[in-house]
Amino acid sequence: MKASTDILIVATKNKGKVREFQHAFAPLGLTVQSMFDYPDLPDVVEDGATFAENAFKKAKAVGESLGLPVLADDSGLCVDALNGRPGVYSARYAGEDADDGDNNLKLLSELEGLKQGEDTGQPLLSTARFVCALSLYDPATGKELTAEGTVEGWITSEPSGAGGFGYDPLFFLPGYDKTMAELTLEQKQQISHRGQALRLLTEKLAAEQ
Ligand SMILES: O=P(O)(O)OP(=O)(O)OP(=O)(O)OC[C@H]1O[C@@H](n2cnc3c(O)ncnc32)[C@H](O)[C@@H]1O
Ligand SMILES: [Mg+2]
Repeated sequence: MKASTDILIVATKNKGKVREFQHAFAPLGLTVQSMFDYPDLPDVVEDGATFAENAFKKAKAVGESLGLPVLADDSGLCVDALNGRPGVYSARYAGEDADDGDNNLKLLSELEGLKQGEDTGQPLLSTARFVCALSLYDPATGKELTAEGTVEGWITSEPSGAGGFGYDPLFFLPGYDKTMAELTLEQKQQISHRGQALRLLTEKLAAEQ
C-alpha cells in the first residue's frame, strides 16, 4: 500500500494534530491535507470502544468518500486515578462542545474531588498516559495498516507551557522536568504517543514495499 505521491490526507479536524503531522511528513516531501480541505465531508461518529476502532472508522469513512488512501488518528488521555478515563472520550470529556480549556478544567476538578478536600500540596496528581492509534486505509485494496503509541507521565495541578494542544499543559514528564506543552514540536514528536505511532506505521509501510 502506498499513499498518494505528494499529498497525504489525514482525516482530522484537530489543528494541533494537523500541525504535528505536517511537521512529521514535510521531510518526506509530503504535503498534509486535513478535513479543513474537505469541509463538505460528513462528520464520522466516534463511537468505537477503543482508539484503534475509532481511528479505523475515521480512515475508512473518509477514504471511501474520497476514493483515496487516508490516515486517521484517534488519541486521548488515560488517567490511572480515574480508572483510565477520559480515554476514548477525551475530546468530549467536559461535554459535546467542550474545548481544550473546558476539558483541562474538568480533569483538574475530577482529580481535586478524589483528594476529598484534603490538599496534599503535591503538584503531581496521578500517573497517566497518552495513547495514539493510527489507521491508514486504502479503499482501492480495502487494506488497513495500524500502529499504536503511548507515553507515560503525570497529571500536574499546575498547568504550564503554550505549545502542543489539548491536555499537554497538564501532562508532566518527569524525565524532562517539563510538561508536554513546554516541549518544542521536534521534542514532542521524539517522545509522544503520536511520534511513536508514526514511526511504527512508517516501518510497517516500508516493510510492505
Ligand atoms: O477526531 P479528530 O478530528 O482527529 O480530532 P479530535 O480532537 O476530536 O481528536 P480525538 O477524537 O482523537 O480526541 C483526542 C482528544 O485527546 C486529546 N489529545 C490527543 N492527543 C493529544 C496530544 O498530543 N496532546 C494533548 N492532548 C491530546 C485532545 O484533547 C483531543 O481532543
Ligand atoms: Mg474526534
